Amino acid sequence: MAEPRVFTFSQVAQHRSNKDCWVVINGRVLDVTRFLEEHPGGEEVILEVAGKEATKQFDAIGHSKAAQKMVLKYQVGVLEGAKVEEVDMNDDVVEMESNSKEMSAFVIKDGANYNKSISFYEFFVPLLVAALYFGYRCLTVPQY
Ligand code: HEM
Repeated sequence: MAEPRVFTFSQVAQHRSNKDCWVVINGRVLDVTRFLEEHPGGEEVILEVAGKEATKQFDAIGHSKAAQKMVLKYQVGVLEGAKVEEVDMNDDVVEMESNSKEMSAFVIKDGANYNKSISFYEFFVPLLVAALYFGYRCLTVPQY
């Protein structure tokens, strides 16, 4: 396998616009220019770390495994002095597919919880209104 290209921090720092955007994640230098528009978290967050080290910010979000594998797609080289593991891209493609299934299952599950909390309120709110109304009536109806 060919040696990856090695970049210094100052070389990376020259690519920090939305027309030419590089970031460093885990020692990998990534050209994410064409990914900016597609990024589910929006382009602004990536532009804030454009031309810089972005590992901390990337990890802080708790990106999915699929997102971590996606990083490899945009790699143009490695940062000078960084230790970077070699990864087999063929494995990654398979895992990325299975992860997207995981993600859609999560969305459906989340939707079911949302519906459950809606029906909880639909049941108790009218009950509470009725109880308040009867309470009010009992207190305000004149007692003969
Ligand atoms: C090449 C680098 C990056 C890739 C491939 C990537 C990929 C993704 C993907 C696939 C998602 C959807 C959720 C998930 O699968 O985890 C996502 C969400 C997000 N990303 Fe990134 N991302 C990158 C860099 C960054 C950086 C550097 C930041 C912050 C500075 C960031 C902030 C976010 C945020 C805020 C979200 C939304 C999370 C949410 O809605 O819960 N991403 N990213």
